Amino acid sequence: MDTLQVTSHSNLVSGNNGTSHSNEELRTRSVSFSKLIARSFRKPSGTENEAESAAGSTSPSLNRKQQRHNQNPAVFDSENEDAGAQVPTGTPKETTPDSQQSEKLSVRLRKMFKKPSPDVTCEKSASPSLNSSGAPLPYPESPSLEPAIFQLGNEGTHSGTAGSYRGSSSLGRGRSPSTPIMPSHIVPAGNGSPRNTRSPTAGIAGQAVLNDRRNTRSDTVRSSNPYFACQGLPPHAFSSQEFDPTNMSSSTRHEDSTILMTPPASSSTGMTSYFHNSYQNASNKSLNDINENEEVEVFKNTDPSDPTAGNKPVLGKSSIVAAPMPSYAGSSLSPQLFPENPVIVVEQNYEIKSKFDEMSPLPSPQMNGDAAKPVLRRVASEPNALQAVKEQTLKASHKTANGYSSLSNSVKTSPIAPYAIELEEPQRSRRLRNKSFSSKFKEVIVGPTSFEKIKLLGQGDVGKVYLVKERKTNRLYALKIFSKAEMIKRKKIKRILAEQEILATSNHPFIVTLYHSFQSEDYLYLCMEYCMGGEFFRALQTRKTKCIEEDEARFYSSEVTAAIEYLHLMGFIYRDLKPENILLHKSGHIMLSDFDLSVQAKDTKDPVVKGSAQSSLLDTKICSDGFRTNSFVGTEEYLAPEVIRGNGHTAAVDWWTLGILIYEMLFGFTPFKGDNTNRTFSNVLKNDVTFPNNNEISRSCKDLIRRLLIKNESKRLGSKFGASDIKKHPFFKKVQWSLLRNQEPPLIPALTENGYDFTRLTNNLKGNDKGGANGKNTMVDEVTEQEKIMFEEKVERDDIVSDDDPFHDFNSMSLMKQDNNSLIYGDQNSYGKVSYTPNQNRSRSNSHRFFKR
Ligand SMILES: Nc1ncnc2c1ncn2[C@@H]1O[C@H](COP(=O)(O)OP(=O)(O)OP(=O)(O)O)[C@@H](O)[C@H]1O
Repeated sequence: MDTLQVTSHSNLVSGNNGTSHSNEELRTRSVSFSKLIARSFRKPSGTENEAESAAGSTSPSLNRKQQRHNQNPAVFDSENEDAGAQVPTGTPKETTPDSQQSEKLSVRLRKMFKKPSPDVTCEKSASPSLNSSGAPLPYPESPSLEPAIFQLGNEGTHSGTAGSYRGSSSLGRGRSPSTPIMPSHIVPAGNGSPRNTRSPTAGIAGQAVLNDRRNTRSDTVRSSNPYFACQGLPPHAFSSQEFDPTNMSSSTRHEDSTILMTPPASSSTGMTSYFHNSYQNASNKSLNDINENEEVEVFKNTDPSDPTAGNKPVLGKSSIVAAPMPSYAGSSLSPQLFPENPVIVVEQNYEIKSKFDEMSPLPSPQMNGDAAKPVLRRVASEPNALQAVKEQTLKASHKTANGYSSLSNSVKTSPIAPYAIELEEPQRSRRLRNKSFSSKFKEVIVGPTSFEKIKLLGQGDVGKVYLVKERKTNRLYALKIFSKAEMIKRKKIKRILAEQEILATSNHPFIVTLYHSFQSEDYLYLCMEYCMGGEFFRALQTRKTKCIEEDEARFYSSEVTAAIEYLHLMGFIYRDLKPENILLHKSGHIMLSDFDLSVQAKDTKDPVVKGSAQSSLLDTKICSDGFRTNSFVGTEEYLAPEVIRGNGHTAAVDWWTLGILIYEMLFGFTPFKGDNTNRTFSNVLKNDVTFPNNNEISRSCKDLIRRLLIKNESKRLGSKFGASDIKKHPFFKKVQWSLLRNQEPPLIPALTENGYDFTRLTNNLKGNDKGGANGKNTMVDEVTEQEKIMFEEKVERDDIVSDDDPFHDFNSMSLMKQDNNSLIYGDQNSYGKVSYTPNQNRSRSNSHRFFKR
């Protein structure tokens, strides 16, 4: 996620939530990469070679690069072309990957209901890592950990270039090396989508305007890194134990790291200069034209001890619905969220219990051999109980027809809470009905004109996010708008579909809620909960030291862990954890956002509860077991070694990034930051994490960081059971995972100063203030035509969008249950700067006290 550098346009928009720190502090920021790592850097394999030949090129990375830089706007096909180049021969080519993915998901979900139960030992609740008394499980020492991680004393030296951070004037950011440069693919209007025939300011041209604005600030981009495409890593970068340099192709093996500055001889002059220039800006958006198709390998689970391998007997005959996140219990979550929530169903020989019983402890299963072992599984949305009620309701209405009883009576006497009942089937398009999240959403009830722009909150790689108010309700939302032409041009269609899928599927207190999504002729819209506190990164920056105390870091990292656990449970790998992508809710709790780099594991498995009734834990690692993907995605300083190596990565990357995040929260900089991208990657691969000695960080905290930053992903904390491994680490000993939402957040965001409020501005102008004091007229002039179009176009419903439209899989839909938790626009409110006040209810001594709501 980006920070918005306040530029010459700052008179038009305030910064990202307008935090009160200096702009200079924010100048350099991180970059997310997303690319297929150059094949030449992967260990050669049969499939890869095949893929290369499928690409019809002896120098596939260069050709792909050329393709990417080819300004050919014949965009609809190019994405599939690329897919063809990447999918190894023998692997079924994905002709409609997005629909296929959602179809797969629904197939998976359908399967889950029928699926035989895995071999699980069961406890009485789905609570993952708490023992029966609610206390965390003891933390087992792993004998397989690298010896280095136990060397707690070696903290005086801060190796590599990281030391320069301590010496520098600020401990603050230095993530992106330089001012980003314009993506080379921005082309004049009219070259984009064939649909984009209207205003020249819409679509690509409009985006060019956006990107111009971004020129003076650092970017979050998903980029193909030409550094990898043509050069590779220095030999010393591969000195770590897992990398075998002999497997590098000759074209990418270099004797000397200086060669890294030199593009390969095979490059054409043009490409040479391109790569060379790009190298100068290796981590910013000159690298932006990416290939969105992921190369995915699904490996057979070879672990014979894996209870989920092979066929499993069908066990329970009914289901018990349990909350996937024990943290829901007693949380401040609105009850409306629960019914829609994907739930874990414990299949066993119980009677059906409704989801409303989920707060009460589940009865102890009769442990009776295999038959007594329940299985946890995910269901998309509609709990069985709701189905049962519908049937009941239906029967009741039949009876009414025969004069036996009334519908309302049947509802009253229903054992299920009445608000769970949908008496009428909501309108849903055929496309929406096919989605896994279909029961959460209905036909869209809003459109672009339903919203009034208040201000620009920020803009990322491809999207612009506005604070808007819904005209009808005055409720505030964050409306993320993407130009279709831009998405097509830059082959981001899959990304936006993935983002919609994840947002729509998720229902978690620490993941931003999607209320509506819709499309118009030229734009795609995601209407999300407005996180008034803005980016957590901003909050960090407002601190003098740019860092927070250990206890506060524990708070944030526990919430992040819970959110990642949930994503993994759903089969998603987040892949872009960093402070910019963590937003702060008005309550001060975190909200994970920006899922366009996330990926869903293919053939995801059901989570499993392991252990005994006394010490159970939820194995979420199993959900994406065997899934590896080798896109080059993430943010430079947060990239895990396996991502840099390009040999494929798993959900373990999220635990690596958690380690970096905790480190950054505590010290104000990341542990492997180098002077340039090359050096950073080298540090990631080679260096052990070291800690500045001027910091009072506990041993358990350092131990946690070290374990999360184990370079060998199979030894990294989280590699055994996923989040449960992390949750039971001593660092989190005091955390009550089931009550996270009731913790007092360390920082409470507040809107303090006036920013630019377009609503007020427009009203003023309507009130004969056109000449406008304070240069307001100038500001209005800068409200671009593009923005007008964004808020004027008509919504295109699913059924209107033809099957061959590249966005036909993007659903126009509205959340069934609007929780009404969103802030309400108030004329007197300020929508400008945010300040973060330390929470008075929380201190070092009481930070783990919980408050009642
Ligand atoms: N729900 C929200 N509430 C408040 N602000 C938000 C919200 N969503 C996004 N923003 C702001 O908008 C900015 C851009 O959003 P986001 O990063 O999701 O866009 P993006 O195009 O996906 O960016 P990226 O390049 O990081 O992918 C964020 O930095 C954040 O400040």
